[in-house]
Formats: sequence, C-alpha cells, structure tokens
Amino acid sequence: MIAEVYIDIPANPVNKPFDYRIPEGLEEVVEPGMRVTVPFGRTRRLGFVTKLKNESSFKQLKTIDSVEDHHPVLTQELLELGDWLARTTLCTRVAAFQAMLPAAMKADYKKLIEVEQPDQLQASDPELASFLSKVKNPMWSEVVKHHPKLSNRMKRAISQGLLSIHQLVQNQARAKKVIHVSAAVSREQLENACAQMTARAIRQKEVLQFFVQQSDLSSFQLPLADLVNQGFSRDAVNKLEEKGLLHDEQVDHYRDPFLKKVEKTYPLDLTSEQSEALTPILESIEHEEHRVFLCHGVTGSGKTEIYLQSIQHVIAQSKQAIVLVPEISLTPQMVLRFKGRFGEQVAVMHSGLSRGEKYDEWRKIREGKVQVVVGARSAIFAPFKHLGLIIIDEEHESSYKQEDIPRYHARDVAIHRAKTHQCPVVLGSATPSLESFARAGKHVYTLLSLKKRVNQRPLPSVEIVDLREEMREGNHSVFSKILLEKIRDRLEKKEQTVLFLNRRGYSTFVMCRSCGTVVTCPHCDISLTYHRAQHLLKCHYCGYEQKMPDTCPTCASDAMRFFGTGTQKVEAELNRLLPEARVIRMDVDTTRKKGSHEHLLRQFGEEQADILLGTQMIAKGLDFPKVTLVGVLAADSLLHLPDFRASEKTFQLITQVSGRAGRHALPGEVVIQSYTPDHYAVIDAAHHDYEAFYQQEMELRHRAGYPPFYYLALISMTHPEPAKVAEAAERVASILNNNLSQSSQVYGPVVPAISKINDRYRYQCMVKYKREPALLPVLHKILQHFQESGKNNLQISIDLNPVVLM
Ligand SMILES: Nc1ncnc2c1ncn2[C@@H]1O[C@H](COP(=O)(O)OP(=O)(O)OP(=O)(O)O)[C@@H](O)[C@H]1O
Ligand SMILES: [Zn+2]
Ligand SMILES: [Zn+2]
Repeated sequence: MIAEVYIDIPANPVNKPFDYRIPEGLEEVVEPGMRVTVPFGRTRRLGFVTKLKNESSFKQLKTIDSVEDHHPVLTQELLELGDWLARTTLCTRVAAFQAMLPAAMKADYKKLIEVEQPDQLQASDPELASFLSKVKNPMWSEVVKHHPKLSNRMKRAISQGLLSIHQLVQNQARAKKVIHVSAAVSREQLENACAQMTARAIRQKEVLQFFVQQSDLSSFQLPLADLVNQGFSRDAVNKLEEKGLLHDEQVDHYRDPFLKKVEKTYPLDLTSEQSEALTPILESIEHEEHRVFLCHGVTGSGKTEIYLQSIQHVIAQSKQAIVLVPEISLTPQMVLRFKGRFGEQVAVMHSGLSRGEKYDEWRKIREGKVQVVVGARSAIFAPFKHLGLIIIDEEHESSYKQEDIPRYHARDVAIHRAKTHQCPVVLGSATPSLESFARAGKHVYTLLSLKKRVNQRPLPSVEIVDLREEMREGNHSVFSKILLEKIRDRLEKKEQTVLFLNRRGYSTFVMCRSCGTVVTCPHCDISLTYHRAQHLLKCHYCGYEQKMPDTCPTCASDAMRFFGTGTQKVEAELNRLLPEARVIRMDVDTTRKKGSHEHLLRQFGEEQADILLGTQMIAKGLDFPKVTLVGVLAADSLLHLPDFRASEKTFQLITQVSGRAGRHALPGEVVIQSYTPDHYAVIDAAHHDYEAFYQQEMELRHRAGYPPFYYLALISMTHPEPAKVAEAAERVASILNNNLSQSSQVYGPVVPAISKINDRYRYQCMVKYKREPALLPVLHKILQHFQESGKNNLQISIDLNPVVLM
C-alpha cells in the first residue's frame, strides 16, 4: 500500500503529494487525514496522509516511519476543504491543513546532536568531545543557547563528518490524564473484605467504608487526587488495588476553562418578528436544505435568542452547530448565554485559551462530546461530522478575514461547508456588510429583518456635537459641554456611562511645535506612539521602542508635545474634571493579562464603577441594564484612513456603540462628537438608518468601482532595497496586464500608505475585476515564479478580497 503525503513545509516547491510506502503492520492503521512521520531529504518531517493507493509511478519509495494519530485528525470533508482553501486563497495545502487544527498539533522539530566519530572528535576538539559526552541527548538549540561559542565548533565538526544532527519530530499535543479509582467488586464483597481485615489495617478500612457508603457504587469513580485530598491514604488505596478490591484507570481529563456553575436558561417566548425570522431557518434545518440567511436586526432586537432556538432544533436532530463570534465580543457574558442554554454540550474556542485548553476543546468536538462550538474565526474548521447549522454573528466584522496565510474569510468557508452538509448559514448583524446586504437584495441570501428592539424598548436618542464649534467657543477638552453635563447627570442618578474612543488614528504621536518634526520609527514609515506608563515611544508595527526625547532631534528645541488623544489621556482628563467618578479603562494595555478583560467587565457589571472608558473592545456585545449614556468621543477618527471601507466602518462602529445604551428598563441616550458632523456615515448612524446609508454608500462604490460591484485582488511585495522591489512590482504589473482580460483593470505598482515596515520597502499592485477566469492561474504563476527565485529576498503575498488595503 502507498500513501500520498503532504510534507508540513508550507512552501510552494513541496506543495504536492509525495508517495510513501506503508510498512507492514501499519497497513491496517494508516488512513487519510492522519499525520505520519516520514523521512524527507536528510531529515524527518511530519506529513498529512491525503490518499491511499495501490501503485505509484515512482520506483524507489521511502517508507513511513510512524503514525502519529489513532484517528484521522482531518475528516474527508476537511481534507477536501483544504484543497478548496488552497486553490481559492492561493496557499499551500499544508498551510490550509494547519489552519484547521489547533496549534498544539503542530510538530515540534528538535535537533539532536550525535557523535559519529568519537575518537576523531576527541583528537580534533577534546573540549567539545568531553562536553558532549557529559550531556544526555544534547539538543542543538539547548547547547547553542547556553554555550553560544560552541556553535561554530560543532558546525565545523559536522562538516568533517564527526558529528551529525538528527531531526526529532515531537507531537506537542498531549491529552492530560488523571487516575480515577472505582470499586472492582460488588458492595457485598467489599463489606466482607472489610469485616475480615485486622484492626491494624485501619487506613484500608476507612477507604473501603467510604466506597461501601456510595449509593451508586457500580458507576461510582473519583480522581485519586480527590481521595487523597479528603484525607484517605494513598498507600491504603494501592494495597486495596493489589488485593483486587479497587480498580484504577487513566481517564482523559479535559481542561475546562469555564468550570464555574452556569445557571440554566430556557427558551423565551418569541416576539412576532423573532418567530417570523426563526420559521424559515427551522424549515431549512428540517429539510436539510442549504440556504444563507442574512438576519438584519437592530441592536437589542433579540438575534441571539433566534440563534439559540435554531441550535436547539439542530441538537434535537442529533446534529451539530458552529457559532462564530468576533474575538473581541467573545466575552464571558456571551459564552454564558450559550452555556446557560446548552450546558456541557458547548465547546468554546478563542485565543485567550492556553494551547492545552484549545486542544482539549477541539478533542471534545472531534470525539462527539459536544454538539455546539462557540468560537472566533478559526472555529469554522470545527471537525463536526454532521453539521446542521452555522451562525456568524456580527457578520460584517473584518476580523473574520484572516490577514495571514491562509487569507480566508470565515464567511466563505462557512458557506462552502454548509453546501457540503446541506445545512443553513445564518449571518447576523445590526449593520450588515455591503457585500452581504447586496446579495440579499439580489435574493442570493434570504433577508430576515428585525426592526424593533425586544419589548418595544426604544432605540436610544442620539445627539451629534460639532467639535469644531466647541473649539471655536474655546473648549479644548476632549469632552464637549453637553457630554460632560450628561455624564455629571448620570453620576448623580447613579446610572452608568460608556465612553468610546477609537484606538486607531487617534493614538498619541509626538511632534515638535517649532519645526513640525514628528518622531517616526527608524524601521517603518510610521509615527511612534507615546506610552505614558513607561514614558516610552513605541512603534505599533514592529515593536521598536525608544525613550521619549527631551529635545527635538531635528532642531533641538524643547517644544516636543503630544498630539492626539489616547485612552490614557482621556482617563487623566476624566480624573481632573470629575474626580468623584470611578472609571474603568479597557484597552490593550489594561487587558493584557489573562482574565483581566472578564474581570474589568464584571466590576462594571457589579456597578463598582460609573464610567467604562474603552476602545473597540467595548463596542460590541455588552449588555448592562444601568448603562443609559454612551459617548463617542471622536466619531470620525476612522473616516480619514486610506481605505474605501472607511465610511462603512464608521457607520458600523457608531451604530454598535450606540446600541449599548438603554437596552433594558431605563431609556438610553447617545452623544456623538465629531469634526465632520455632516458626513452621511455619522448622520445616518445617528438616525439608526441603515438603508439610507446603504443607498448612498452603494452609489459611491459604484462610481469608484469598488466592492461589492467589483472584486479586488491585492498583490504586495517587500524587499530591503527600494529599487529591487520596484523592479519586481513592474514585472508583476506587466504579467497581469498581459494575461488578464480587457474587462479587468490593473492598478499600480504603487507605494502604499505605509511605505516601509521592519526595514522592508513595500509596493503593491491591485486588480479590479468582475469575472476573470484567468486570475487564479496567473496569480498562481506569479507566486511560483517569485517564490522559486526567492533567493533574492523578495517577499510576495497575494490577498483576494482584502479587507486591509494599507
Ligand atoms: N423574546 C424575548 N422576550 C424577552 N426578552 C428577550 C427576548 N428575546 C431577547 N430578549 C432579551 O433582549 C435583550 C437583547 O437581546 P439580544 O442581546 O439577543 O439582542 P441582539 O439583537 O443580539 O443585540 P446586539 O446586536 O446588540 O448584540 C437580551 O437581554 C435578551 O435576553
Ligand atoms: Zn524641531
Ligand atoms: Zn517600526
């Protein structure tokens, strides 16, 4: 038997299956979707078996070393999905497979040093020889780390054939096992044994009595550690096992990040709008019919309840459901809503989990121990075998697009998988992406509308404040008079306020007031950001940091000043203006520690603070009854980004943030501060008017030839030398021009808004197209051409339907 194996090196030249012979004894074991270790070149690598066959066109085949998995880690469906992903996002097959598996399953390659010629080594480098003889299993990385001076001497010895390096492949994924103890015989037999024991065996008697007392003895078991913690003797347990009275076994332990008791919730009586939306979804589940629903519901309209009741239906059919939620709204609050309804049947996957925890959640899915997964983007690859429903909440969120290889969009993957499984997809949002709403307009998706909040609660009233006018009137604070007044009012009424500041565009940069010099990163074409806590300037792209200069590096004046507004600065100003207010600040700096996000939100929920001040991470999903005021400090900070989606993002953000106010009994108010109060994105958001925004934005996109009227492909190149990258970009542009049809347009090469990152110069080409069958093949050729001649240090990346254009 022969296996086709993809080697886990994500590079184009090896992006093809290699044939390996399956050794006797493994023929019954190896299946497609399993990982194997194989000899490859002079090393050993992990690989994925994709196919079995009887014959190979190659004569001399190497043999598989070992099999890593008991069961395939990739189902047949996921293997095919990998193929599709590789084709449509232009990545290697192995990169696609790796994206589908938890990180813990990546192989860990270790280099073991072996002495081949001990005598000769002793003669030529006695010091090295004696060092290596003392270390058991010397690992290259360890030796080099602790004795950097040895690395050159080892290299020399290797070239002389005195030493060799052996590649070890280690599987990092390990299930945690715990020992459980149970009775090995009947209650009667235990009682008899107990009666016959001598008085001196008191410790053993205690253990036996404990077991005899258990009412459900035949199924009773508990971790040995728990027994010992309760004061029983480990030694006594061992003796009883030797006597055949007790029994122990290794049980898989699942690290459960949500161990807390969850209060059970029950289905709510639906509003008429909710039932109207739910009915067609249930029909589609019932009839095993693939359809895509776009559930457009204003904030607080009860979309989540629709998701919950759809899932319930799926579980009743013994099928499974995937729920995607953007990483930043995957809060404990959100998770509890699903765990509350479905309890143990829910697995959760997000980046806050440790590697081990992620692996355990993944195993629960694969082993059929759960029916539902709630997770961020990559949960779309959950290895369920009988998918009955995929839900994507906040479907407009750009984080559903992966920026790294493979550059997939979770929505596309969802629709692809749902077609395979013949099940529905529900896309939900208060502010659908233009792409999705346009598809609903063309009846490609089925539109479900929820226009009212649950229980007739009104949407909050919104006021726009013109910040230019405030300036003219001499108010230089980040708070307009009216917003400050309203915050004071809430403090008096003991109600809560949420203040939102967009992180991007308004970070603090440092400028010289006398000559205009802005301090920029020496490696990237971008201004450095001031971090007050450490008094440092940092680059948000490459991590470079330097001390805040006392004088201007250009003119030496001491007029260096901070510009822009960060959350820290707003917090300081709040403390000055409203010293009595208790403020919680949530941004990347205060939420870095694991669990701190949850902790801060809980504090706010328990009303230990009056004001929650934060960035993007507070825009979504928060549902606190006492919040009656939301302030958007600078609504247009996103508008000026060089991105054709700037208006759409602004509209979405204002709508989402406003939606946090007045969701319960108390009515809500929103104040939007803006330098461009006349912009349609600001006005339409203030009026809760999605349709008006949609119409106007579609018209602009149509005129400019942007999505959803055209598709985009972005080809980016980088090189340490500007001339080299310019030359390559010219080549790419001409290949595109020569091979694509007339109806497609090629733009560039151009230098993007950020022209240098990490000492590498950047160039881009862009293709706009409607239907272009030649595109994928041409792009594929371009990738191959430049990657195979990759020695010259050029990096090229291709992003189809990019969400970030900078
Ligand atoms: N049928 C119902 N009867 C009573 N309360 C409901 C009903 N449906 C939902 N709710 C409650 O209304 C509130 C808002 O619902 P939910 O959070 O599901 O809205 P949403 O549309 O998901 O909002 P957002 O998009 O702002 O997150 C929740 O507290 C929820 O428990
Ligand atoms: Zn200066
Ligand atoms: Zn930098």
